[in-house]
Amino acid sequence: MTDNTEHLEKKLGQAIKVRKALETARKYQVDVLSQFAAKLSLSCKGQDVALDNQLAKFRSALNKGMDFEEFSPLIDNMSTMLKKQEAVNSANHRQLLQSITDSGKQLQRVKGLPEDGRRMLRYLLDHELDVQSTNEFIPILDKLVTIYNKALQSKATVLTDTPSSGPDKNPEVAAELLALANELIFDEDVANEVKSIKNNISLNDNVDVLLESALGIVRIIVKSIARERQSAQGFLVSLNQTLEELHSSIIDTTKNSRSMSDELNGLNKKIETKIKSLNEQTQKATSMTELKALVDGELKILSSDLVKREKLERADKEALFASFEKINDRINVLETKVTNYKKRLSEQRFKNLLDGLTKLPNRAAFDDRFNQEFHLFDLQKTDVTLVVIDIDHFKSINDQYGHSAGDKTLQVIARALKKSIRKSDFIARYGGEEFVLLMPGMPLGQAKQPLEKVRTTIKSIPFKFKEKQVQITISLGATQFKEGDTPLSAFDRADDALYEAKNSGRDRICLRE
Ligand SMILES: Nc1nc2c(ncn2[C@@H]2O[C@H](COP(=O)(O)OP(=O)(O)OP(=O)(O)O)[C@@H](O)[C@H]2O)c(=O)[nH]1
Repeated sequence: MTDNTEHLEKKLGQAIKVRKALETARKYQVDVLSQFAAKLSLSCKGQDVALDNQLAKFRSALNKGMDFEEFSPLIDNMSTMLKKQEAVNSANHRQLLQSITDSGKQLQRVKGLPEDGRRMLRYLLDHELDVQSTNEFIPILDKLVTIYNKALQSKATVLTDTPSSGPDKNPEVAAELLALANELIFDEDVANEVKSIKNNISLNDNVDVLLESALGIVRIIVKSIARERQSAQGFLVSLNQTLEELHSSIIDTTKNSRSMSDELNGLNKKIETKIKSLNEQTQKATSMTELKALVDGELKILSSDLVKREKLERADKEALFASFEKINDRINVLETKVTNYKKRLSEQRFKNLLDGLTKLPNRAAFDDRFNQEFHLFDLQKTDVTLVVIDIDHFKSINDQYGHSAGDKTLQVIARALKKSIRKSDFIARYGGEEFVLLMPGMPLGQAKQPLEKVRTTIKSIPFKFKEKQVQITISLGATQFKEGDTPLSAFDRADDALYEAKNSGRDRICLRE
């Protein structure tokens, strides 16, 4: 072999090596491309059948090693389809967004959704729906499903907790009905009936039970009104009787007096005539003996008439006196009846201003006094501190130990509150487990100390329920009347302070300037 041949062989060998390397590289590239196409077609799979078919063809062409020239129509076809798919995707995206928003809003309207679920839902609807791709909807849908679950669970708990009460429950109406029943003052003889109705309301907020309870209360009210009306009618009848008796006494007296005065007039006339005739006869008398006999006889008759007249006058006076006494007695009876009735009426009014359970002034009485104090403040600008007081976690007392225990607690706390304030302060039961205190002449800056005393007094009451020692605390929110206030704005400020006391841990006083 010549050098030249050797050289050519070497070159050929090198060329073959390069070609092999190129073929290997190309094969590798085709493999990568077909794997990519396979992955792409798998990820697009299911979106559109025609596109799926095209992608399958493309994959098998790549596997077979089809000429690149032949891929071109396949790729064009797929591009058009992908473009169409893009439009379909974006329409789907819009529709998905709309249906998530709609179902979220619908969920918001569902009653009894737990507070954390409600908050999560509000945030989701307000801030999380601005997504660009369909995939981003997945965590949102996941959240929405969680909130739906929470809502369903809470509904299911309510239903299984009280299986006998049925699904139509209305705790708000129950609370309002109870508060109204607590505002009313009933007579002693219906106290037990009222107590059992209140118990029913607090144990059961089923609409049917509430309706029956409301009817029960209305029946009792109607009965009391009828009784009150009857007693008013009775009073009027007896008043009328006494007036009639009085009237007939006066008529008797007048008649009697008139007949007596007729008799007296007759007698007076007789006496007058006698005196006149005596006068005439004395003129005519001719002798002393005749005159004496005449005067003697006439004087006897005259003196007996005079005695008769005196008797008659005395009898007249006595009869008149007796009659006046009778009339006086009747007037006294009348006066006593009217005074008693007035007393009853004012007791009734007083009762209307008193809370039946705690015997503290009620909300109506507070409103009166509050407006009065406000009016005085407007005129005199004196310091008046207003405090709203609320028993902490009172619901749990009712829930754990029963409504009667709750009632007793309210009575004990009301008494303790009344004892721990000044005589000049005014405390009322505002409703439920809420009390209001007015402290005239007390600047807010100096109110903290006496209010602390009120708070610790209540905290140290040794309550015991079902053999268990229980500590009960109160929260207080206080403010002072200030220039430009209305009763409402002052009250709202005290209420805000109470809210702050509750939110910052309860068993405390918050002041609001
Ligand atoms: N026993 C009884 N309970 C009453 C009366 N008036 C209102 N209530 C109950 O008082 C409870 C008040 O509960 P909430 O308003 O939830 O307040 P709370 O449990 O005291 O909790 P916080 O105020 O947040 O500390 C409700 O359960 C009412 O039914 C009443 O005259 N007697």
